[in-house]
Amino acid sequence: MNSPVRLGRIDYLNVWPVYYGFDLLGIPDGMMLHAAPPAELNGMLEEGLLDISAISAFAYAKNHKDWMLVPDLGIGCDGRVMSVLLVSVCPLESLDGATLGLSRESESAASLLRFFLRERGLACMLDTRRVRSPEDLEGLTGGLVIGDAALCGQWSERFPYIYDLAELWKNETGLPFVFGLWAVRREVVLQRPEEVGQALSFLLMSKAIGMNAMKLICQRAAVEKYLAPEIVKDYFNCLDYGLPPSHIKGLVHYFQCMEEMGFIDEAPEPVFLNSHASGLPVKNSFDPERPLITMQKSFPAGRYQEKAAALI
Ligand SMILES: C=C(O[C@@H]1C=C(C(=O)O)C=C[C@H]1O)C(=O)O
Repeated sequence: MNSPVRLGRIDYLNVWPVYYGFDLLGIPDGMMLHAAPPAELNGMLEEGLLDISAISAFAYAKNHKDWMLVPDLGIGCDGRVMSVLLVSVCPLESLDGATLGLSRESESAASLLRFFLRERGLACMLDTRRVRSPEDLEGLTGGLVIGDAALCGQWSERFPYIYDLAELWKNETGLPFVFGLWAVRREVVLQRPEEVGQALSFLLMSKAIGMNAMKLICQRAAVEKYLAPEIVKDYFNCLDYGLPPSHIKGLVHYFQCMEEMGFIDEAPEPVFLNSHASGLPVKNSFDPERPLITMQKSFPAGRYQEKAAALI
Protein backbone atom coordinates (compact mmCIF):
# COMPACT_ATOMS: atom_id res chain seq x y z
CA MET A 1 0.00 0.00 0.00
CA ASN A 2 1.18 3.53 -0.76
CA SER A 3 2.24 5.81 2.07
CA PRO A 4 -0.47 8.27 3.12
CA VAL A 5 -0.69 11.76 1.65
CA ARG A 6 0.51 14.04 4.45
CA LEU A 7 -1.47 17.24 4.90
CA GLY A 8 -0.59 20.23 7.08
CA ARG A 9 -3.19 22.27 8.95
CA ILE A 10 -2.55 25.58 10.73
CA ASP A 11 -3.50 25.10 14.36
CA TYR A 12 -5.38 28.41 14.59
CA LEU A 13 -9.05 29.26 14.64
CA ASN A 14 -8.62 31.06 11.31
CA VAL A 15 -8.72 27.78 9.36
CA TRP A 16 -11.55 26.04 11.20
CA PRO A 17 -13.98 26.60 8.30
CA VAL A 18 -11.56 25.02 5.81
CA TYR A 19 -11.08 21.87 7.90
CA TYR A 20 -14.65 21.56 9.09
CA GLY A 21 -15.28 18.61 6.76
CA PHE A 22 -12.30 16.77 8.28
CA ASP A 23 -13.57 17.53 11.78
CA LEU A 24 -17.03 16.29 10.91
CA LEU A 25 -16.32 13.29 8.71
CA GLY A 26 -12.91 12.23 9.95
CA ILE A 27 -9.66 11.93 8.03
CA PRO A 28 -10.14 9.73 4.95
CA ASP A 29 -8.07 6.58 4.53
CA GLY A 30 -4.80 7.30 2.81
CA MET A 31 -4.43 10.78 4.32
CA MET A 32 -2.73 12.12 7.42
CA LEU A 33 -3.27 15.53 9.00
CA HIS A 34 -0.61 17.36 11.00
CA ALA A 35 -1.54 20.57 12.84
CA ALA A 36 1.11 23.19 13.64
CA PRO A 37 1.77 26.95 13.44
CA PRO A 38 2.40 28.32 9.91
CA ALA A 39 6.20 28.67 10.15
CA GLU A 40 6.52 25.05 11.27
CA LEU A 41 4.36 23.85 8.36
CA ASN A 42 6.44 25.94 5.94
CA GLY A 43 9.58 24.18 7.13
CA MET A 44 7.98 20.74 6.98
CA LEU A 45 6.79 21.25 3.40
CA GLU A 46 10.25 22.56 2.44
CA GLU A 47 11.87 19.48 3.93
CA GLY A 48 9.45 17.05 2.31
CA LEU A 49 7.89 16.04 5.62
CA LEU A 50 4.49 17.10 4.29
CA ASP A 51 2.97 16.78 0.80
CA ILE A 52 0.19 19.39 0.85
CA SER A 53 -0.08 22.16 3.39
CA ALA A 54 -1.41 25.50 4.42
CA ILE A 55 1.63 27.76 4.31
CA SER A 56 2.67 31.40 4.65
CA ALA A 57 2.43 33.40 1.41
CA PHE A 58 6.03 34.46 2.07
CA ALA A 59 7.14 30.83 2.12
CA TYR A 60 5.57 30.33 -1.31
CA ALA A 61 7.60 33.27 -2.63
CA LYS A 62 10.76 31.51 -1.47
CA ASN A 63 9.79 28.04 -2.68
CA HIS A 64 7.75 28.74 -5.81
CA LYS A 65 10.02 26.63 -7.99
CA ASP A 66 9.25 23.54 -5.91
CA TRP A 67 5.65 24.19 -4.94
CA MET A 68 2.32 24.70 -6.72
CA LEU A 69 -0.71 26.43 -5.30
CA VAL A 70 -4.17 25.03 -4.69
CA PRO A 71 -6.72 27.12 -6.59
CA ASP A 72 -9.42 29.05 -4.78
CA LEU A 73 -7.95 28.49 -1.34
CA GLY A 74 -6.28 31.18 0.74
CA ILE A 75 -6.37 33.08 4.02
CA GLY A 76 -6.94 36.66 3.00
CA CYS A 77 -8.72 39.83 4.05
CA ASP A 78 -9.65 43.16 2.55
CA GLY A 79 -8.94 45.50 5.45
CA ARG A 80 -8.47 44.47 9.07
CA VAL A 81 -7.82 40.84 9.98
CA MET A 82 -7.91 41.08 13.80
CA SER A 83 -5.34 38.32 14.34
CA VAL A 84 -2.12 39.86 12.99
CA LEU A 85 -1.05 42.66 15.32
CA LEU A 86 1.89 44.91 15.99
CA VAL A 87 1.59 45.79 19.68
CA SER A 88 3.71 48.57 21.10
CA VAL A 89 4.21 50.90 24.05
CA CYS A 90 4.76 53.81 21.63
CA PRO A 91 3.45 54.84 18.20
CA LEU A 92 4.79 53.07 15.12
CA GLU A 93 6.56 56.23 13.93
CA SER A 94 8.59 56.37 17.18
CA LEU A 95 9.93 52.81 16.96
CA ASP A 96 13.37 53.74 15.60
CA GLY A 97 16.03 51.98 17.69
CA ALA A 98 13.46 49.83 19.53
CA THR A 99 13.66 46.09 20.07
CA LEU A 100 10.62 44.15 18.91
CA GLY A 101 9.75 40.52 19.51
CA LEU A 102 8.58 38.77 16.35
CA SER A 103 6.40 35.70 16.63
CA ARG A 104 8.41 32.71 15.47
CA GLU A 105 5.15 31.22 14.14
CA SER A 106 4.96 33.74 11.31
CA GLU A 107 6.66 34.37 7.98
CA SER A 108 4.15 36.50 6.05
CA ALA A 109 3.29 38.88 8.87
CA ALA A 110 6.93 39.06 9.94
CA SER A 111 7.95 40.07 6.40
CA LEU A 112 5.12 42.61 6.26
CA LEU A 113 6.23 44.22 9.52
CA ARG A 114 9.85 44.38 8.29
CA PHE A 115 8.50 46.03 5.13
CA PHE A 116 6.52 48.69 7.07
CA LEU A 117 9.52 49.47 9.28
CA ARG A 118 11.98 49.69 6.37
CA GLU A 119 9.56 51.82 4.34
CA ARG A 120 9.41 54.33 7.19
CA GLY A 121 13.17 54.30 7.72
CA LEU A 122 12.78 52.78 11.19
CA ALA A 123 15.72 50.62 12.26
CA CYS A 124 14.62 48.12 14.90
CA MET A 125 16.24 45.12 16.53
CA LEU A 126 14.02 42.19 15.62
CA ASP A 127 14.06 39.26 17.97
CA THR A 128 12.23 36.19 16.65
CA ARG A 129 10.79 34.31 19.59
CA ARG A 130 7.70 32.78 21.16
CA VAL A 131 5.01 35.49 21.32
CA ARG A 132 1.85 34.03 22.80
CA SER A 133 1.12 36.34 25.73
CA PRO A 134 2.10 39.89 26.78
CA GLU A 135 4.61 38.37 29.25
CA ASP A 136 6.57 36.98 26.27
CA LEU A 137 7.40 40.61 25.35
CA GLU A 138 8.60 41.57 28.84
CA GLY A 139 11.27 44.26 28.63
CA LEU A 140 10.67 44.95 24.91
CA THR A 141 9.04 47.96 23.27
CA GLY A 142 6.57 45.76 21.47
CA GLY A 143 6.16 42.91 19.08
CA LEU A 144 4.33 40.98 16.42
CA VAL A 145 1.69 38.49 17.48
CA ILE A 146 -0.45 36.35 15.18
CA GLY A 147 -3.24 33.78 15.26
CA ASP A 148 -5.35 32.89 18.30
CA ALA A 149 -2.84 34.55 20.63
CA ALA A 150 -3.46 37.86 18.84
CA LEU A 151 -7.22 37.47 18.70
CA CYS A 152 -7.75 36.22 22.24
CA GLY A 153 -4.93 37.88 24.25
CA GLN A 154 -5.20 40.91 26.54
CA TRP A 155 -2.71 42.99 24.56
CA SER A 156 -4.19 46.43 25.07
CA GLU A 157 -3.71 46.23 28.85
CA ARG A 158 0.05 46.47 28.43
CA PHE A 159 0.39 47.94 24.95
CA PRO A 160 -1.54 51.15 24.24
CA TYR A 161 -0.65 51.09 20.51
CA ILE A 162 -2.10 48.24 18.51
CA TYR A 163 -1.81 48.08 14.73
CA ASP A 164 -3.63 45.57 12.57
CA LEU A 165 -1.09 44.84 9.82
CA ALA A 166 -3.70 43.97 7.20
CA GLU A 167 -5.42 47.28 7.86
CA LEU A 168 -2.11 49.16 7.50
CA TRP A 169 -1.54 47.35 4.20
CA LYS A 170 -5.02 48.22 2.97
CA ASN A 171 -4.57 51.89 3.95
CA GLU A 172 -1.25 52.09 2.11
CA THR A 173 -1.99 50.07 -1.01
CA GLY A 174 -5.78 49.93 -1.26
CA LEU A 175 -5.39 46.17 -1.73
CA PRO A 176 -6.40 43.00 0.11
CA PHE A 177 -3.68 40.99 1.82
CA VAL A 178 -3.23 37.23 1.59
CA PHE A 179 -1.37 35.77 4.58
CA GLY A 180 -1.81 32.08 3.87
CA LEU A 181 -2.00 29.80 0.84
CA TRP A 182 -2.17 26.07 0.28
CA ALA A 183 0.71 24.48 -1.58
CA VAL A 184 1.60 21.05 -2.93
CA ARG A 185 5.14 19.90 -3.63
CA ARG A 186 5.59 19.63 -7.42
CA GLU A 187 7.41 16.37 -7.01
CA VAL A 188 4.35 14.83 -5.35
CA VAL A 189 2.02 16.21 -8.05
CA LEU A 190 4.10 14.45 -10.67
CA GLN A 191 4.58 11.23 -8.74
CA ARG A 192 1.10 10.78 -7.24
CA PRO A 193 -1.37 12.84 -9.29
CA GLU A 194 -4.41 10.69 -8.45
CA GLU A 195 -3.86 10.82 -4.71
CA VAL A 196 -3.11 14.53 -4.78
CA GLY A 197 -6.36 15.07 -6.71
CA GLN A 198 -8.32 13.08 -4.15
CA ALA A 199 -6.76 14.89 -1.22
CA LEU A 200 -7.43 18.28 -2.79
CA SER A 201 -11.00 17.45 -3.68
CA PHE A 202 -11.56 16.39 -0.07
CA LEU A 203 -9.94 19.62 1.15
CA LEU A 204 -12.14 21.76 -1.11
CA MET A 205 -15.19 19.77 -0.10
CA SER A 206 -14.24 20.21 3.54
CA LYS A 207 -14.16 23.97 2.99
CA ALA A 208 -17.52 23.90 1.19
CA ILE A 209 -19.04 22.09 4.18
CA GLY A 210 -17.45 24.66 6.52
CA MET A 211 -18.79 27.58 4.49
CA ASN A 212 -22.26 26.17 4.99
CA ALA A 213 -21.82 25.66 8.70
CA MET A 214 -20.51 29.07 9.76
CA LYS A 215 -23.19 29.50 12.41
CA LEU A 216 -22.17 26.27 14.13
CA ILE A 217 -18.47 27.04 13.72
CA CYS A 218 -18.96 30.48 15.32
CA GLN A 219 -20.85 28.99 18.25
CA ARG A 220 -18.16 26.38 18.86
CA ALA A 221 -15.35 28.93 18.50
CA ALA A 222 -16.96 31.30 21.02
CA VAL A 223 -17.18 28.50 23.60
CA GLU A 224 -13.76 26.92 23.00
CA LYS A 225 -11.82 30.18 22.70
CA TYR A 226 -13.77 32.10 25.40
CA LEU A 227 -14.66 34.80 22.90
CA ALA A 228 -17.79 36.94 22.68
CA PRO A 229 -20.02 35.67 19.85
CA GLU A 230 -19.93 39.10 18.17
CA ILE A 231 -16.11 39.04 18.10
CA VAL A 232 -16.09 35.61 16.47
CA LYS A 233 -18.65 36.69 13.89
CA ASP A 234 -16.68 39.84 13.19
CA TYR A 235 -13.49 37.79 12.84
CA PHE A 236 -14.85 35.33 10.30
CA ASN A 237 -16.40 38.21 8.38
CA CYS A 238 -12.90 39.68 7.99
CA LEU A 239 -11.46 36.46 6.58
CA ASP A 240 -11.85 35.23 3.02
CA TYR A 241 -10.91 31.67 2.14
CA GLY A 242 -11.03 32.07 -1.61
CA LEU A 243 -8.60 33.74 -3.98
CA PRO A 244 -10.65 36.24 -5.98
CA PRO A 245 -8.77 38.38 -8.56
CA SER A 246 -8.49 41.29 -6.10
CA HIS A 247 -6.67 39.02 -3.62
CA ILE A 248 -4.35 37.71 -6.31
CA LYS A 249 -3.60 41.33 -7.19
CA GLY A 250 -2.77 42.03 -3.53
CA LEU A 251 -0.60 38.93 -3.40
CA VAL A 252 1.33 39.84 -6.53
CA HIS A 253 1.88 43.39 -5.24
CA TYR A 254 3.11 42.00 -1.90
CA PHE A 255 5.61 39.75 -3.73
CA GLN A 256 6.84 42.79 -5.71
CA CYS A 257 7.30 44.76 -2.47
CA MET A 258 9.26 41.85 -1.01
CA GLU A 259 11.51 41.80 -4.07
CA GLU A 260 12.06 45.56 -3.99
CA MET A 261 13.11 45.33 -0.35
CA GLY A 262 15.48 42.48 -1.19
CA PHE A 263 13.63 40.06 1.11
CA ILE A 264 13.27 37.58 -1.78
CA ASP A 265 15.31 37.11 -4.96
CA GLU A 266 12.43 37.47 -7.41
CA ALA A 267 8.70 38.11 -7.17
CA PRO A 268 7.05 34.90 -8.38
CA GLU A 269 3.93 34.71 -10.44
CA PRO A 270 1.47 32.52 -8.53
CA VAL A 271 1.23 29.14 -10.29
CA PHE A 272 -1.82 27.05 -9.52
CA LEU A 273 -2.34 23.37 -9.80
CA ASN A 274 -4.52 22.93 -12.83
CA SER A 275 -5.47 19.33 -13.10
CA HIS A 276 -4.72 16.35 -10.96
CA ALA A 277 -4.78 14.28 -14.12
CA SER A 278 -2.28 16.22 -16.20
CA GLY A 279 -0.38 17.99 -13.45
CA LEU A 280 -0.21 20.94 -15.82
CA PRO A 281 0.35 24.27 -14.12
CA VAL A 282 -1.67 27.35 -14.97
CA LYS A 283 -0.65 30.90 -14.24
CA ASN A 284 -2.89 33.10 -12.16
CA SER A 285 -5.94 32.51 -14.27
CA PHE A 286 -7.91 29.90 -12.41
CA ASP A 287 -11.38 29.82 -13.87
CA PRO A 288 -13.98 28.91 -11.27
CA GLU A 289 -16.41 28.03 -14.07
CA ARG A 290 -14.09 25.23 -15.03
CA PRO A 291 -13.21 23.48 -11.79
CA LEU A 292 -10.14 21.39 -12.31
CA ILE A 293 -10.27 19.38 -9.19
CA THR A 294 -13.75 18.07 -9.69
CA MET A 295 -15.17 16.27 -6.74
CA GLN A 296 -17.28 13.90 -8.79
CA LYS A 297 -14.40 12.76 -10.94
CA SER A 298 -11.58 12.51 -8.51
CA PHE A 299 -13.25 11.76 -5.21
CA PRO A 300 -13.80 8.09 -4.51
CA ALA A 301 -17.50 7.35 -4.19
CA GLY A 302 -18.38 6.26 -0.72
CA ARG A 303 -19.52 7.27 2.69
CA TYR A 304 -17.81 10.68 2.68
CA GLN A 305 -19.39 11.75 -0.56
CA GLU A 306 -22.85 10.65 0.52
CA LYS A 307 -22.57 12.40 3.86
CA ALA A 308 -21.11 15.47 2.22
CA ALA A 309 -23.82 15.66 -0.41
CA ALA A 310 -26.33 15.93 2.40
CA LEU A 311 -24.36 18.74 4.01
CA ILE A 312 -23.36 21.00 1.14
C1 LIG B 1 -4.53 35.68 9.54
C2 LIG B 1 -3.48 35.10 10.01
O1 LIG B 1 -2.52 34.83 9.14
C3 LIG B 1 -1.59 33.78 9.36
C4 LIG B 1 -0.26 34.32 9.25
C5 LIG B 1 0.74 33.68 8.59
C6 LIG B 1 2.13 34.22 8.63
O2 LIG B 1 2.33 35.31 9.18
O3 LIG B 1 3.05 33.58 8.12
C7 LIG B 1 0.44 32.52 7.87
C8 LIG B 1 -0.80 32.02 7.80
C9 LIG B 1 -1.95 32.64 8.46
O4 LIG B 1 -2.58 31.73 9.28
C10 LIG B 1 -3.38 34.78 11.44
O5 LIG B 1 -2.29 34.61 11.97
O6 LIG B 1 -4.41 34.70 12.09
